[in-house]
Amino acid sequence: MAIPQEEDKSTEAQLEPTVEKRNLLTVNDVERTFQVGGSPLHVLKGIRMELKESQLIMLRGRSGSGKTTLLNCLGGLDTPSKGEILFNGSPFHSMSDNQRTLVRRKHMGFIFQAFALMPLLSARENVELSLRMAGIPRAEWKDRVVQCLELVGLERRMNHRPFELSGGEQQRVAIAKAIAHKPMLLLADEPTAELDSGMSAQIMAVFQDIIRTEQVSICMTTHDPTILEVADHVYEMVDGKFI
Ligand SMILES: Nc1ncnc2c1ncn2[C@@H]1O[C@H](COP(=O)(O)OP(=O)(O)OP(=O)(O)O)[C@@H](O)[C@H]1O
Repeated sequence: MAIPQEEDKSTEAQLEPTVEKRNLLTVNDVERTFQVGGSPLHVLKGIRMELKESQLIMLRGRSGSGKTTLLNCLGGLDTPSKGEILFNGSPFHSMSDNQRTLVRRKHMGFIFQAFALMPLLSARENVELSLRMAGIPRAEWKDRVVQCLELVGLERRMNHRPFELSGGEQQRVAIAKAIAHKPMLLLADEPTAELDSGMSAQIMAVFQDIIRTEQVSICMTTHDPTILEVADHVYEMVDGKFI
């Protein structure tokens, strides 16, 4: 008679397929210095970080610590004074402005104040605009707009303009707009600022959902300690450095 064996958990774990995730962003020793009134202001002081596919990372730090400056460099809206940023394996930091703009339009999505919703356009038209900007053929717009607004739970608000939506709903339209062209990377500057804790939780749930369904990676800044637990990694920033 066979003697019952205790289940070998270690062997079972070894059989689980471990798929190594690729680095989407690699940041090496990035510095950013501004000239202010003739003297240098060192805002980023040697940043090293990485973001893998389908990961959510957060940059947390006090006001003025350099979070937005770093996010601007990651999105190619600004360039580092020193160091390198590799995006999808290519040297993003040394590309020409035109090359960077092309990469940004095709592969990145932004939830920044400066890329906010157009006030006179409906939710549907706002999302359509980003497909137009990314050069997606018009024939594909309708389905993709519906799909993105469904993803953020706003299919019943498609024809509302921003002022006819709540703050949380507007932020969800901004997410739909930012992911419409299927970017690899979504950069979000304080996406839950101005929202109450319930709405912030909803936005984070949408982020987790799109990471799963759209295979996007997200890097966001936050001041909010209540949402940190959903991050794969939190980088704490103090005075231009990670601690
Ligand atoms: N273009 C610029 N020229 C000069 N100084 C700048 C420039 N951009 C940012 N700074 C300075 O860099 C520092 C960091 O600013 P940054 O906006 O990155 O901080 P932050 O951590 O995002 O702050 P907040 O949480 O308030 O948005 C600030 O002292 C700011 O004044």
